Amino acid sequence: MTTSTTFAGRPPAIRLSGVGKRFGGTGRSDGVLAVHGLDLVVEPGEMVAFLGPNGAGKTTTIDMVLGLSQPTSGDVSVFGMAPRDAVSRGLVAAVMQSGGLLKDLTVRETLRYTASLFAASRPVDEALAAAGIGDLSGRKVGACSGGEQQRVRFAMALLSDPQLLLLDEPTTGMDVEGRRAFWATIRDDAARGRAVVFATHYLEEADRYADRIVLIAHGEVVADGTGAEIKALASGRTVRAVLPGADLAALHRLPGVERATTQGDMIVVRTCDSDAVARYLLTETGARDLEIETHGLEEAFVTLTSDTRPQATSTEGALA
Ligand SMILES: Nc1ncnc2c1ncn2[C@@H]1O[C@H](COP(=O)(O)OP(=O)(O)OP(=O)(O)O)[C@@H](O)[C@H]1O
Repeated sequence: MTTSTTFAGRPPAIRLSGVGKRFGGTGRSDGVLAVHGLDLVVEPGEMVAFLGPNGAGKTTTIDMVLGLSQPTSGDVSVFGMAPRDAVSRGLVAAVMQSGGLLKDLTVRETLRYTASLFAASRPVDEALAAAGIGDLSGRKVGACSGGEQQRVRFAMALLSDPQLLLLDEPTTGMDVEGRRAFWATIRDDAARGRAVVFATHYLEEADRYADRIVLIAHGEVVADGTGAEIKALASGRTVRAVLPGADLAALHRLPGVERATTQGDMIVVRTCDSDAVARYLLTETGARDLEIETHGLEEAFVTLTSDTRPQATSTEGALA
C-alpha cells in the first residue's frame, strides 16, 4: 500500500496507481475493461471534477475509491490507507446517483438513523442546514422531489464531516437555484481543507466549480488540468481545404499542427495556429475552398473523448 506524503506532510486524499478494473472476463469473453492504467493524485483541499461521457469509467473509479469494489490491477489508497479503512474511520463520504434512501422515513429520521451509524457525528440540524433542507425535515423522503432527495443524500454525507467527499452526478434533478446553493456549500467546505471529487457530464459545471478537471474517456485519463488549461485545448481550430494529393508530412511540420488527415480530396487540419496553415496552403499549394472552424468547449470535450482522439494530455507541459 502506498503511504508516501506529498502535501504538507500529509498523504494525498486519493492516490490511484496504474488502476485497472475489468468486469466479467472469465471463460469465453474478455468482459468489459471499464478502467485501465489510471494514475491520479488528489490532494487535501482540492476540488476535482471527473468529466467524461457515459460509460467513461467515472462511477467505477469512485466505487473503487470508496472500497465498494476492488481494482483488478494497480493500487488505490485513500489518505495513505486502504479505502475501506478510510471509510470506516469516517474520513470519506459519498453522494451517489441513486439509492440509499428509505421512502417511508422522514428526512430527519433518515439523518438520525445515518448519524447513529457513526461513532461521532455532526448534529443532524447542522447537516440539514448545510444541505439547505432544514425546512424539509418533517417530510417523508418519498414525497421529496428528485433534487430534494439529492440534498438528503448530501446531508447524510456531511454527517461524518468527511475529509474527502465523493459526488457522483450530485446535482441531477436540482433546479438552477438548487445547484448554485449546493455548489456554494461545497466550495466553502473545500476552502476549509476538504477534498471534493465529483463526477459529471457537464463541462460548464466542471469548469465553474472545480479547481482541476480530469477528463476521462474509455477508462483512461485523456486530459488533466485547470479549467483554463482545458479551455486552451478548445482554442484550437480546424482548417479544411480541397487539395488532391496533399503532402500530409509537410502539414505536420507546420507550427501548431496537432493532426492532419484527408477525407477524399479534402484535407482536415487540427491546429492552434490556423494562420500558419492557411498561409502555407494558399501560398505554397494549390488548395482551394479553404474554411477555418473555431472550436468551443464542447468541441474539445468531444474531440478528446472520441475514439479518434489525439494522444493523452496532462498538465505536465501545460496539457501539451
Ligand atoms: N457491474 C458491471 N458489470 C459489467 N460492466 C460494467 C459494470 N459496471 C460498469 N460497467 C461498464 O463499465 C464501463 C464504465 O462504466 P461507469 O459506470 O464507470 O461509467 P460512467 O463514466 O460512470 O458513466 P455514466 O456517466 O453513464 O454514469 C461501462 O462500459 C459500463 O457498461
